[in-house]
Amino acid sequence: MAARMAFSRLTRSLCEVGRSRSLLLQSARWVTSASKTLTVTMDDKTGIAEMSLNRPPVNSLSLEFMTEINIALEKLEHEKFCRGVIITSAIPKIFSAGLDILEMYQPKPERLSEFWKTLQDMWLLLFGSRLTTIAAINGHSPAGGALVAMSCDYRIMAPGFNIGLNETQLGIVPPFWFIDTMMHTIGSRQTELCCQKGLMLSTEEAARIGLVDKVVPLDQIASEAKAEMQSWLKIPVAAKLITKQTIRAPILEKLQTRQEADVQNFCNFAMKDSVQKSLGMYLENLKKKQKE
Ligand SMILES: CCCCCCCC/C=C\C/C=C/C(=O)SCCNC(=O)CCNC(=O)[C@H](O)C(C)(C)COP(=O)(O)OP(=O)(O)OC[C@H]1O[C@@H](n2cnc3c(N)ncnc32)[C@H](O)[C@@H]1OP(=O)(O)O
Repeated sequence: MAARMAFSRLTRSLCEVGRSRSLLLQSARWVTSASKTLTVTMDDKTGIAEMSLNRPPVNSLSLEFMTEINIALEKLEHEKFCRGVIITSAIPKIFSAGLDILEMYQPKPERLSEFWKTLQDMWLLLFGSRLTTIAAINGHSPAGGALVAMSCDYRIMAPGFNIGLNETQLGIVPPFWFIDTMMHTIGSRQTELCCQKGLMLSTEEAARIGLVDKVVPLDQIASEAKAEMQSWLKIPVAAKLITKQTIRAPILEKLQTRQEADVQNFCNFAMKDSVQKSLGMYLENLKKKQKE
């Protein structure tokens, strides 16, 4: 059933991509999508795309921002010349501050479920992508930001920043598929330590436990990501993809088979008075911190 739905979505998107590509293709390097908050470029010669997040002040993931990301990811997924995508940030010192907390604080119920569904879709697209995906983490990357990075095939991070699933620090619970993604990356013991305590790790700490694959100076992160991508693209594509799918399919299926229930659980949980209170206090502290 899930596979049938994915196939029909794929054929629909292929038609759309075919149309938009003929309009957008101008030169070897072309912009597949450009808005104020998201720029996606594709190099036809190498098949490498770059997706640059640019939603000031902190690239927090709102409903609209994630919708834009999802459309771009789907386009790249079905663009036959595209072989890999590097995800990075255009905002100095911040990769992504994770979910937009304002979406969860005193929300309208309908928007809240739409928000969560869109987040699920983003993860399913990224974690399940046929493309080689590399996160060039050029800034802090808490919670949802870490999820984006962990969903990629490879992570390169610059020193001086933090990454981790810090949800418990906000009085909220990391969703099971956030935890699954982290377990897939660093194993269950390290995940338990990191998630229970809501640890935000330095780049070096993250590299030590395998949450990050390579540490490179900030000014080399873009070139290093491209070089790393080139090495991934040398591997026979079908062998690499089937291997990725074999490893990731059970993790993806776990959410695919309970998407609706997960939306419902999240909405019930987020609407609890105690959770709203925690989120309110956390937001207040973020603002206070700014004044200090
Ligand atoms: C029964 C089980 C059911 C399961 C239910 C599951 C529920 C689980 C739900 C959700 C999972 C949650 C995932 C998340 O991603 S939550 C978000 C976590 N993110 C954070 O905690 C990051 C918070 N931000 C920071 O730490 C810092 O802002 C920073 C390090 C990213 C950047 O620091 P700095 O450059 O100093 O900027 P400021 O702190 O000054 O921030 C600027 C500005 O931006 C606002 N802001 C920051 N982060 C967020 C955010 N995530 N969402 C919304 N707004 C954010 C901040 O408040 C400032 O605003 P301003 O004062 O108006 O300028």
